[in-house]
Amino acid sequence: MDITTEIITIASRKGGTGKTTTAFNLAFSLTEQGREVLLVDMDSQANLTSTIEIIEEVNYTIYDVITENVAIEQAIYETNIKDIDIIPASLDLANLEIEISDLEDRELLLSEVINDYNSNYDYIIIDTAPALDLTTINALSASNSVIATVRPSMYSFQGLEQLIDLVNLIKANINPDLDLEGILVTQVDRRTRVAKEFINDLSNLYQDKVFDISISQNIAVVEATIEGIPVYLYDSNSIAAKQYLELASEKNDRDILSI
Ligand SMILES: Nc1ncnc2c1ncn2[C@@H]1O[C@H](COP(=O)(O)OP(=O)(O)OP(=O)(O)O)[C@@H](O)[C@H]1O
Repeated sequence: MDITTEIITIASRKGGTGKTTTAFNLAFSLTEQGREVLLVDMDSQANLTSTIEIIEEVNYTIYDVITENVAIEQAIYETNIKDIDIIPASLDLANLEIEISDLEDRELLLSEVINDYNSNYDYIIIDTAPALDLTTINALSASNSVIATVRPSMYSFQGLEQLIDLVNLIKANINPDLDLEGILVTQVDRRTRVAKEFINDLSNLYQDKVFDISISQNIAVVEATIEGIPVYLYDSNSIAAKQYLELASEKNDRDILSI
């Protein structure tokens, strides 16, 4: 793997926390900074795959790459968004757990493929399922960094803690390069007390791991997703469009600080 490629997994134990939305919109924001991005859909729900328009015929998915030895290059497709390519998901990913019973091979599948891949991308962003299952373990084992997404709810802390425990376990045993890059709060309704208290509590617990920027609950996101485009291309003046651009800037600032 080219060491200039950063591999980011977007993860959360809970469903509907904005993983797919963040993978897509962060990818777009990074292309706005002149970067090239490969999205990898590791979620068997395949929401990212069905949201973004793939402009070539799809013959292979990430499932074929990790289980059938299909070359990764054969599963990379251009999308209608400039400088974003994708490796699509397949519903078969849901069977991964059953099909690979050999424990020793479990975490190695995607990381082996990615390690051997001579990437020209600046970023590979992996969208994962709302579970700490084999697909997520694969993604984390192959990544440099994790962005955890959460929604403001008192039930979010437990899932976040479980994800962080898994990240630490994988860092200690499988992939020393892995770091929790940041926690991103999404779908924030700023009128509510619960949102303010949640962000406060989260910041007290995880301090600078929490991104300064959080993403507001914004109808433009929903409408953009229906159109299959990043929120910035749907409405560049929307609050979420600006916040996702800001997320990429904050990520850059953090990367510079950690060098
Ligand atoms: N900032 C936002 N404002 C309004 N709606 C949003 C926002 N972010 C995400 N959504 C909507 O919330 C729903 C869940 O978002 P998304 O699919 O990104 O979450 P997810 O974590 O990937 O879900 P899953 O856990 O099922 O994979 C989608 O309908 C999406 O359009």
